Amino acid sequence: MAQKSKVIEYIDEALEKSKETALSRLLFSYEGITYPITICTTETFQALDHFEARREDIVLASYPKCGSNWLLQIFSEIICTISPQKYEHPEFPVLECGDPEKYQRMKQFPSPRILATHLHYDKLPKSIFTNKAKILVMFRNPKDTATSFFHFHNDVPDIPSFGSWDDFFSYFMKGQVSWGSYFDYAINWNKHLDDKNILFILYEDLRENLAAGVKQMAEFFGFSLTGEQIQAISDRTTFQAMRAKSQETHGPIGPFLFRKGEVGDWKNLFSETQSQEMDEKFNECLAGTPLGVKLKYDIHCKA
Ligand SMILES: Nc1ncnc2c1ncn2[C@@H]1O[C@H](COP(=O)(O)OS(=O)(=O)O)[C@@H](OP(=O)(O)O)[C@H]1O
Repeated sequence: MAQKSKVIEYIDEALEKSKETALSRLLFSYEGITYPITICTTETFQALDHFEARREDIVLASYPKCGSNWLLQIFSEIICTISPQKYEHPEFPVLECGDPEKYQRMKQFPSPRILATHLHYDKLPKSIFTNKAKILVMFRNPKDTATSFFHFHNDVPDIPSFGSWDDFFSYFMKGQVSWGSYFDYAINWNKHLDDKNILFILYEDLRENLAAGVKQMAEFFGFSLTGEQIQAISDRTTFQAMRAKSQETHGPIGPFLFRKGEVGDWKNLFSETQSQEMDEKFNECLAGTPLGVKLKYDIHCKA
């Protein structure tokens, strides 16, 4: 094989360095996980250690791009249905984002509070477990998750880009993206699949039968809904319904956040080699585990 010239070596090195710099403008590390500098701070993480969860809290956990905003809307609708008041998120709904004083303010909020989080299992505030709050965890197949993640960084004008899809793919595989590695996240939660206070659901299942998912999730948190109510909530939380209102609910970022909502969009981005690389990583980390089986990786991810 021909040797790389010094000039090419130099350019390669410079390009690598510029990527590192771009990365350090996007992410910072806290206790071994990378987070976006735009919405997370060390001070807030430190304050989060003292957050007092309540048994009635509704904890909605998901890795980024697995449908967190979808769950938030479904639960806002559920609460509006069972109580006369409209549910407004009184703070930025992601638990670990915002200013450090938010946890003090949250003490005043009535139950049930909806807490969305992208934190890995072992980074959640301890009071969630000691006070026995219930946790819903939503997973999405990693290929569509990476695809959605890439588009978000690439398409939204004010969100910094990680570079090309190939660049993003390699950062994703190394876990150098916001909230760290998808695979570490999944391995961590996988150990708790059978915990009594945790319900696992799949984006793909919800996509297939939203009403069944709404019923299952509501029941898990102890909310009793009629068939009609379940249908009305499902109608208001389809992808089409949420995308149509996205500018109103999320401002200019809305249409990017509610982009396509499809299963299998990864096929428009992944090369065969990337697809195989992710299959290998998936097998290495999750094949044969309860979550690996549940994720239906074979059904949704093989071309
Ligand atoms: N109602 C509904 N039905 C189906 N899919 C939906 C729905 N709402 C959100 N989505 C899709 O979820 C993806 C965004 O995930 P998150 O909300 O977790 O994003 S974020 O991490 O909070 O930024 C993003 O996926 P992609 O469209 O593939 O990019 C959204 O479109």
